[in-house]
Amino acid sequence: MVRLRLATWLHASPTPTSTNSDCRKTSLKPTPEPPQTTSLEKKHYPQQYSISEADTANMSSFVPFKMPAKKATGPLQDVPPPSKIVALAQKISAETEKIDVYFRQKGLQMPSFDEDAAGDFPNIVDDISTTRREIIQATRELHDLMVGPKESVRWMAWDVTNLVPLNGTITFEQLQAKTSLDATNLTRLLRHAMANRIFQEPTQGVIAHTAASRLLASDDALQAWVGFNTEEVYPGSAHVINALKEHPEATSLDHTGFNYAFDTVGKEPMFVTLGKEPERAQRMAKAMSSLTGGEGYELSYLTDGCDLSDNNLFGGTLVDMGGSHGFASVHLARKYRNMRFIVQDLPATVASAPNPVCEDMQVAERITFQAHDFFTEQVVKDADVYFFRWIMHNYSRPYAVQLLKNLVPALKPGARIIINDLCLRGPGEENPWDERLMRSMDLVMMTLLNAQEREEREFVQLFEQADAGFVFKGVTRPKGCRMSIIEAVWMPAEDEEKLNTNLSRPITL
Ligand SMILES: C[S@@+](CC[C@H](N)C(=O)[O-])C[C@H]1O[C@@H](n2cnc3c(N)ncnc32)[C@H](O)[C@@H]1O
Repeated sequence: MVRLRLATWLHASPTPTSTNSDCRKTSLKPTPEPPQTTSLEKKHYPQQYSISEADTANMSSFVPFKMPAKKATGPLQDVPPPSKIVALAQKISAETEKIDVYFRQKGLQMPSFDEDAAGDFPNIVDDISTTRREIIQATRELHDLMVGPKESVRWMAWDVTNLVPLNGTITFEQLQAKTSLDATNLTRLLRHAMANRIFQEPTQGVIAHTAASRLLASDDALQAWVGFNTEEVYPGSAHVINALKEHPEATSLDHTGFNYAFDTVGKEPMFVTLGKEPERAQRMAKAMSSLTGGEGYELSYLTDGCDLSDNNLFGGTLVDMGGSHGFASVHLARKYRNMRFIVQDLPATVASAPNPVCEDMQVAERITFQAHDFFTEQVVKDADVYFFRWIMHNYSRPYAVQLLKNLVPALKPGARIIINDLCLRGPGEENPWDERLMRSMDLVMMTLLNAQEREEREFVQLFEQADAGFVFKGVTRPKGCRMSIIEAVWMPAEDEEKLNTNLSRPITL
């Protein structure tokens, strides 16, 4: 059994408690439905919400949305027109009201996500149907503007971008001459891309970049991300069902959708396949750097959220397992300037690490690289921190437990094990956009490696199954970050008893 408490003297800072469920739930309360009418037509009223006094007390800065006043004459005539986003919001609001009125008048069931909601949008008359399309378009446009070009593209995917000049335009015919596609199919592909704001057609037959297509043409890491997803992940996804039918336990590294797609079932895990082809391996590494540089994954969250000040005080050592080219260690070493860092990875990765690892020599001198396979016993004994970032989610439970077991012979009492990964919250507890991305990541891990993202209780189980000497400390999640910091400490019962006895013994001078 993993123990959940630890002698408080181990850390001067307060014991972190789980903050993984810190998402603020709205305190809007449903009001009762209005009385049913006696009409035979079923009336459906949308659920309405009232705000309690306590809520309003916390909303002193809440400014209700107001339509900007009509253009004034006189001294106010210079008031600028509403921005695009406000104009879109106004349009959404006005058009949605029309739909609402129409639904009420016709006694139609309001659109909802509930189990008993109508399976289809009702057949509606032409002008209301136009209203509906306007809303779909405007909400999509506002959504895309809020997400921004880079994040939109990251979660989509594409390729003809380099052939369109960055500054200027190209005709369909000119572009066709540069590709092997025929004119009709090229046009079909491009116009579909345009529907996703990738390229635009300022005049018919002429193609120009949009912000998103320009990024795809110029951002190397984003290109790698798109290439990795379209050429490695998507073929794997198409074979996940085969893999699950034949291996429903879904734990093996070489019986995944990826293995079925690339004919490596029972032969080798994805990392080995990619490792044999430097271009594919490099593309994956770049794709990962694009993801980890993306919104909600920035390393600054790690440095702000992972408190190593006690270890820094005594010049402690951190072992960055599967640390790649040491990006995380560099960030931590910039903040904790007395600590030493050992970045372990497979020999080929260590051999290609930059030397020096960064320009700041005070930082670079404290970071060393070491080839080490984390499926063998840990060779760095008595370090203060053993750190896994983006590692545990690459493995199903049997492998992840083994990674922790391999640490045990090296651990000294009080050694910290810090995992930096996603930590899933319960369904609906996450912001919906984040939840969709996190759960997609979970399935990508299944596709490629039969691996998974985990909830807090699943991390607890990993430590529990690895060794009773691990004491689970909790999960913290920096605000705005999608990743969490999951921590346990090595403190076998006999060591804890010894320490407690020593502490209670009177000091003799
Ligand atoms: C998803 S990357 C994470 C990299 C880094 N920790 C980060 O935060 O960006 C996984 C890393 O694990 C390394 N790796 C895979 N198998 C390994 C093994 N058996 N022993 C050590 N490292 C391994 C890979 O080379 C890769 O650098």
